[in-house]
Amino acid sequence: MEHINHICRDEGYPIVIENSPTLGNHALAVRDIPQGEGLLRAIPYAAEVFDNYKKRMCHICLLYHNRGSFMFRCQDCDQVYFCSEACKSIAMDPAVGAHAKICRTLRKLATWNSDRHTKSIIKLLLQVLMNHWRERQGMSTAYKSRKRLQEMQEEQKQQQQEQQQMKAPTDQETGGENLDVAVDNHGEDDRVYKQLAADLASQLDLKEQQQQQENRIQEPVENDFYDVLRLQSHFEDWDDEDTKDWNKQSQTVLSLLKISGLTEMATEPGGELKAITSLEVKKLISALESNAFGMFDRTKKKPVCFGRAIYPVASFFNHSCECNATAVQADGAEEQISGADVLETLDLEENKASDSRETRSVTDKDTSTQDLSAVARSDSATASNSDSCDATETCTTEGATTEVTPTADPYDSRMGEFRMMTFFAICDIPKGEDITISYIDTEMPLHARRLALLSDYHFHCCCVRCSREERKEDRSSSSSSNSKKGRGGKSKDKKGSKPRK
Ligand SMILES: C[S@@+](CC[C@H](N)C(=O)[O-])C[C@H]1O[C@@H](n2cnc3c(N)ncnc32)[C@H](O)[C@@H]1O
Repeated sequence: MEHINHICRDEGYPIVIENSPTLGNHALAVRDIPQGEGLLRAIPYAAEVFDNYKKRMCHICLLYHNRGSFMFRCQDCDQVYFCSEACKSIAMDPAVGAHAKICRTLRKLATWNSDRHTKSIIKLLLQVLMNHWRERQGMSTAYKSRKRLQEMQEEQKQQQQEQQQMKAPTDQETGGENLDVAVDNHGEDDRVYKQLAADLASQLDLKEQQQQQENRIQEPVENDFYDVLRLQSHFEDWDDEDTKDWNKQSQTVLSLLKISGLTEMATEPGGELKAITSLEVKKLISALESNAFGMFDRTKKKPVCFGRAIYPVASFFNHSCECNATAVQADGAEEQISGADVLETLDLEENKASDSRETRSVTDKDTSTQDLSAVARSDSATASNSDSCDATETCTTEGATTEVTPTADPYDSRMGEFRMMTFFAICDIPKGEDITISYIDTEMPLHARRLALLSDYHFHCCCVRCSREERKEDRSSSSSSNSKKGRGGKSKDKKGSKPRK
């Protein structure tokens, strides 16, 4: 975790990631953190869009088009689309994006007859191994390339403005004895006034920035391939059907990787390159399956899952049913989300939840917790939203696709770029405390929560809340059995308090 913590310390994040024999990888507060403070910002290491949404997501900056399709694309494979010429140029540059390396494999995968889940996981694996290869070549990440390009464009714009200003004729050059001079003099007053106003505005800006700095989280943590290798894989927990399926697919996966020359990996930085085995393919696939987050279009009535992204650092947060943090994925709905916005949303949802608690059921989970925290793990996404979006989105929106001309900016701003995920403290967190998020709908009762965590995340939850509620259940069941005993009844088993696998 050395490099993640290095970034955390350098960027002034209030947390670090540690590894312990009991908790595995987990996030820890390095100082007292007040409620609402930003904890960490992350961007995906790899992201893949489902085939039927491929025209709507920019392959480089992950911008999603909720109204139509992007027109920039790779004409060779027709599998990757871009929001702009800039993003396309990054992907197509052999020294930067190197899309050519996976172009043929993507074309082959597109015609491969397999279910959507399998295909999207393989695409994600391909992207992960491609990024591992790029790291070994010393290539910049898509995020850094995009940022650098933006900076260069800004510099160019500034230079052009400066050149224009230098070219503009001065009063002396134009003579200065005619009417224009008077106008120019007024212009000069105007300029002084504008300069004063700009100075004042920038002073105010500075003050605002200083204020924001207290609550600021800076650049996103960028992960590397070795962080992906640290993700928990539940390969041993696969059922017979999954094992049989992936045993069959792993050879195909290896042959697809071969087309792109991505059949090698190192298990530690600077380590020796080794041929990837089919066992390693299965372990990586399982790690991607259990750790990928869904990417959602939340402009629709019911959020639509259009792909998956892997944010290793975000996957190092453990779960608690009484969590102290939450994560928000930038999806373009909000330009800038603050801790206060998150707390406000939580309050609203809490009120809504208490109004409807009586009627809430397990099946509500996709529209409650996940909407509330605006983040969803793909396990739940695959189980619900992603399947339904296949049917509804393809026939409704895909059919009515509106294309955006290459010259037009498809969005008013570049909101939602890189699907930045930001973690916020939802209560005061003392130094040294574990930082946890919730993987599930915490409105569910104890038994349902434990069942969901066991089936989707393979662990029996013993968080403070589960333990407290379990004790309460134990007390009430023992008091009811005592009273029954008193009346001559038989003692009952504590059935159902601990779900078994
Ligand atoms: C997304 S990972 C979290 C990071 C993980 N601890 C690691 O070592 O990488 C999810 C996995 O962590 C473990 N985990 C998370 N929260 C837990 C908890 N409250 N109790 C026990 N295990 C937990 C489970 O094995 C779960 O499948």
